[in-house]
Amino acid sequence: MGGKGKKKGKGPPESGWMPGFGTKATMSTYFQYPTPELQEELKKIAQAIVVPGKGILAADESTGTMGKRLQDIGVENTEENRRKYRQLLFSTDAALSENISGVILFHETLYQKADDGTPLVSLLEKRGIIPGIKVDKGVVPLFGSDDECTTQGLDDLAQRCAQYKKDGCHFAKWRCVIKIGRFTPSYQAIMENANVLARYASICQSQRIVPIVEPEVLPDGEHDLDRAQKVTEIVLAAVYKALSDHHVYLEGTLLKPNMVTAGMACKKTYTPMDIGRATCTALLRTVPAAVPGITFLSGGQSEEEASVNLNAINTVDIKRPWVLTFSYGRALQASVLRAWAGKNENITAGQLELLKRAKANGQASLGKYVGGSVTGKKKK
Ligand SMILES: O=P(O)(O)OC[C@H]1O[C@](O)(COP(=O)(O)O)[C@@H](O)[C@@H]1O
Repeated sequence: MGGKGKKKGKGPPESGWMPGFGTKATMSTYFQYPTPELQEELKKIAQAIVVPGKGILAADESTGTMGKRLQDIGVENTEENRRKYRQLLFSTDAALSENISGVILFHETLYQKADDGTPLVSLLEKRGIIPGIKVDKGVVPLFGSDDECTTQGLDDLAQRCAQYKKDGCHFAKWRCVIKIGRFTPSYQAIMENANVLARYASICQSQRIVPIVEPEVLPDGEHDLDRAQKVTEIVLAAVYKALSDHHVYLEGTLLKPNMVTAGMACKKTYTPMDIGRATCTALLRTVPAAVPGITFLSGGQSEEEASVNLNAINTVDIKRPWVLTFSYGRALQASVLRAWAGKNENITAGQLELLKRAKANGQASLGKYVGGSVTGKKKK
């Protein structure tokens, strides 16, 4: 563990200091690692999230994104309807915690209460599920670029994290978006997004919160699997260089990447095993083994595709030094929303769908999912 035996206080420690570094002639490599206690706390949280057979429910849709989900089922996007929906999710039978270790919340949800006055976050705690929080403030354009973007929200992040920790959140999430096009991603977008993710991660750790680092390479476009793999590798390599530059303690982080899939408009077809191989190869080339777990986003895949692909990722014959599991939004909630449709009498039906998808993905994270087995519909 880094930092043990180093002297506290300002200036370089006497032992473990490499003469010649930190002089005017060379860049400084001096850094005080987090205290052993903080390292231990962060590592324990990260490991508890990626415990075998479990993953994350991403219920952190911002108000706008939630609006789209509710519109699809004919429900108005009001604070009360969002509260009712999240109450449905978090009051699911305690068996949910057999496959869900953590839930990512949106700020609003953290301070909402169930019908009986119980804070929604307490419903998770009672089930042994770790609450987490989305801390980015959304994607904004990179002026002058070919429609590329960065993610904002750093300014008051330390204060917000300190408050969120007090309010029961032990991990956070920040999403950056990278686009594949003829001229993209650009060096500017890759470096900017890598750096903002690293700064975010460093701030979270300073406040005893495990950062989930999410550089999402979008699946929009006609590109094939090879191009998606190469871009993912380049982006992840930049992210881990930036995390190293910011001295982020990797054992106390998690990665939330895209799976490597061809663009949605690509004419070639690929099997789940092709996706599994491309994904594991890209990760193995770029993600240090010190990272305890990788929790994939579902990125517009159907629920069944996301389970089958995760299963393939966990069965291909490629070395996997990390736990590979899920942090799905749409791929855990699409059936729930349809079954609920905003009606009180459908709450249980919605919750049963959540249990089914959580189970399927829990099995997939162990490489034990049989396609179609939770719904009774076999995949073609
Ligand atoms: O509302 P936002 O901030 O665009 O969030 C988009 C969603 O993307 C995710 O990062 C991944 O979701 P999907 O699994 O549906 O792709 C979620 O955590 C989040 O809710």
